[in-house]
Amino acid sequence: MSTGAGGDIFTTEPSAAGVDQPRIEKAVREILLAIGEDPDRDGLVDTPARVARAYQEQFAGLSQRPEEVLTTVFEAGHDEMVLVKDIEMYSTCEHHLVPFHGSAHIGYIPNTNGQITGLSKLARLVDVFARRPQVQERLTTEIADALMDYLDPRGVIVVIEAEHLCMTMRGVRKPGAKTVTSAVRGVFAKRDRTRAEAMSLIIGHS
Ligand SMILES: Nc1nc2c(ncn2[C@@H]2O[C@H](COP(=O)(O)OP(=O)(O)OP(=O)(O)O)[C@@H](O)[C@H]2O)c(=O)[nH]1
Ligand SMILES: [Zn+2]
Repeated sequence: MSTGAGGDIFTTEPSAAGVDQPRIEKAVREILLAIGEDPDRDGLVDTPARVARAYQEQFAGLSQRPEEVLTTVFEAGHDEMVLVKDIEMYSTCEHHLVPFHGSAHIGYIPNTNGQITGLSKLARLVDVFARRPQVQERLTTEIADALMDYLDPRGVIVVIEAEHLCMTMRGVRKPGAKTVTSAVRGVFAKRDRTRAEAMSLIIGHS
């Protein structure tokens, strides 16, 4: 079980400073030279700075902690399943630094106090972990563990379906192949029926 802030769920310790943009610019210029391009030609002259700005956004999650987005936690007396599905998700494969993208589905059953969070916070939580160099399996478990830690629910289920550009635009080149990962915690791990109910809601059958 993860321990939350400063605990073991962070494979990369969040950095308060964000990315080092001048360093990225230097590195991108080097890459352009290394592929045989002219980094000073018109179309490329601003590219290192653009990439640095893009990486600031793409890896913003490295300087965010889950508790920063799970700020709105309130008691609503609702202790049945809450499920937000089809949350669009973009992340970066840590092996090739190319995108993988798809959908995240997050369900939880509040604790007996009916402690819930704002629905948008679930989508924000996906972004905190997606905007880091990732593998899909770790992204899935980090979201589930953060919810267990900060919302103290009776259970959590996270399902992510994604297409990895490292498998489509290069390498094995299998466009359309989808990777599905899931993480179940608490009652979703213990009770087949609860897990099956969530899965049927996620895949759209009742
Ligand atoms: N389990 C897992 N594997 C991933 C993920 N993203 C990329 N990979 C895989 O990481 C592996 C890296 O394999 P390597 O043999 O080290 O790298 P490679 O020579 O570029 O491999 P190929 O992609 O097969 O050309 C590949 O099989 C990728 O498909 C992910 O999120 N989870
Ligand atoms: Zn990859």
